[in-house]
Parts: sequence; C-alpha cells; structure tokens
Amino acid sequence: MDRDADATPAILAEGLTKRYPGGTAAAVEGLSFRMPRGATWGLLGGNGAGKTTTIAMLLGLLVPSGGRIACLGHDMARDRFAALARMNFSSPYIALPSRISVAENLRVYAHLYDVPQAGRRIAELAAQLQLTDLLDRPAGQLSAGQKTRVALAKALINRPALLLLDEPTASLDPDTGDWVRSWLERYRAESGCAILLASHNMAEVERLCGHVLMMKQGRVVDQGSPADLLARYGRDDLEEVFLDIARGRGREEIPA
Ligand SMILES: Nc1ncnc2c1ncn2[C@@H]1O[C@H](COP(=O)(O)OP(=O)(O)OP(=O)(O)O)[C@@H](O)[C@H]1O
Repeated sequence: MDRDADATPAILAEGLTKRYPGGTAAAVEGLSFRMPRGATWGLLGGNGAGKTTTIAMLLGLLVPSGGRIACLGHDMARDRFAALARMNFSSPYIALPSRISVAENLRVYAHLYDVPQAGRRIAELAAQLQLTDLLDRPAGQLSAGQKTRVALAKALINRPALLLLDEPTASLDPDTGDWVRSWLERYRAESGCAILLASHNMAEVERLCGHVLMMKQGRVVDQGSPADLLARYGRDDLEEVFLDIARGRGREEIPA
C-alpha cells in the first residue's frame, strides 16, 4: 500500500477548463472533483465529452486554460515532475515504438522512470501479464490484446500510486477484456493504486469503479457510485443511465 494513503487526494481538480485554439466551445469547462487515494473512479461520457482532454491535462500533456490540478499532493503547474514520477497511464492512442522488442520498450520506460532493478521488474510484470514469451518480439508485430498487455506493463513499470487508463479494453475480445478487468481488480487490491478509468464500456465501469463522473459537453452532469446512479435514475444498468444522460432525459422525465 502507498504509505501516503489518505493523506492527500490522488487527484484534486478545481475549475479545470480547456479551450482549444480556434474551438468555439470549451472542451472541458469548470471540472472539479476530489478523488481519494486508492479509489477507482470512472470517467464516462459520449464521444467528444472531454474525457481524453481531461486525462491529458491530468498528465500535464495539455496545459489547462483555467483551473488547478494537484496529483498525489503536487500542484501540476509548479511541481508536476514530482507527481509524474509516481503516476503512469495507458491509452490505445499512444503506440509503443514498433520496431524494437517488447523487452527493449519496457527497458526504455524503466530507464525513463529510473526504476531500480529494472530487469527484475520487467520479468515480474511479464510473468504477471503473460508476456514472457513475447519479450523478444517486435512490439509492432503483436495483436491488439497482446499490445494491451504490454501497454499495461509499461503503465505499471514504476509501481504508480495513480494510474490513468483511457479505454483499457477497447478493441479486445470479450475473453481478453474480462482477463484484463480481473487482472486490474487484483492489481488494485494488492497495490492500493488509485485508478481513473475513461471507458465506453458500462459493464466494466460498473464492475471496477466505486464512483463515476458522468461528463457531457465538457462538464460533469452527474456523479455517484454505480449503485447510487442506478437508484437515482430508476434503472437496472449503467448503460441505461448513460443513455438517459446522453439524451438529456432528466431523472423526473424517465419513462416508468
Ligand atoms: N487537438 C484538438 N483541437 C481542437 N479540438 C479538440 C482537440 N482535441 C479534442 N478536441 C475537441 O474537444 C472536445 C473533447 O474531446 P475529447 O477527445 O476530450 O473527448 P472524449 O470524451 O475523449 O471523446 P471520445 O469518447 O470520442 O474519445 C471535442 O469537441 C473535440 O472535438
């Protein structure tokens, strides 16, 4: 477990806003939340709701137009490298260098994060994520499911206290997707790592997340635990809640 658990939130976002140059509306507007250490939260919203923009700002890849972020107690405008050393992420949109082997890829990331005993850490993750037989293969020759497992190994190389996952099971078959979800559940229980998960897979969010932020047009329009949201909208699964919110049906307008 992270020794700082409960001391400061994993993520504190206050009035976070992003306007892209030339964009008419803000991609993210006035986003505020406080995600505790060790928690797993879901970031849900339709296409263009602002999930990836939010994650990019949390990682310091995009500079916010307004507001403030602190990750693991570090203000990201002033002190982001201290936070980034203890964070990591995985996104299907970021490809690993394809010509070098899986092992070489992981060694590069281990070096970037200054991981002690990198060889041992890579072997440990390879065993856990069933990558041992793939270590010598060029990363570009792997299947989508194999690439996802390599991306997870990369994301965990520095034993992060905060993990940001953008659609971790997109493009996986149901069996591999289920394997990744079970693996994440186990990893979270063992490590105490906080996870923010952006996903279009409602069953995944219902299973993994203790709290959900529902985004629409750059704003959080509702939030709560999956059970709270189901009860509030009178629905049986999160997919129906998502559709109610996406289609602008208020709680009082939902057909019985
Ligand atoms: N580089 C960019 N320049 C201008 N506008 C952008 C840029 N990236 C995203 N946007 C706009 O910002 C808004 C939010 O996009 P974002 O990618 O954050 O949404 P998302 O919730 O991740 O969507 P999806 O589920 O489709 O991945 C959209 O209207 C999008 O068109």
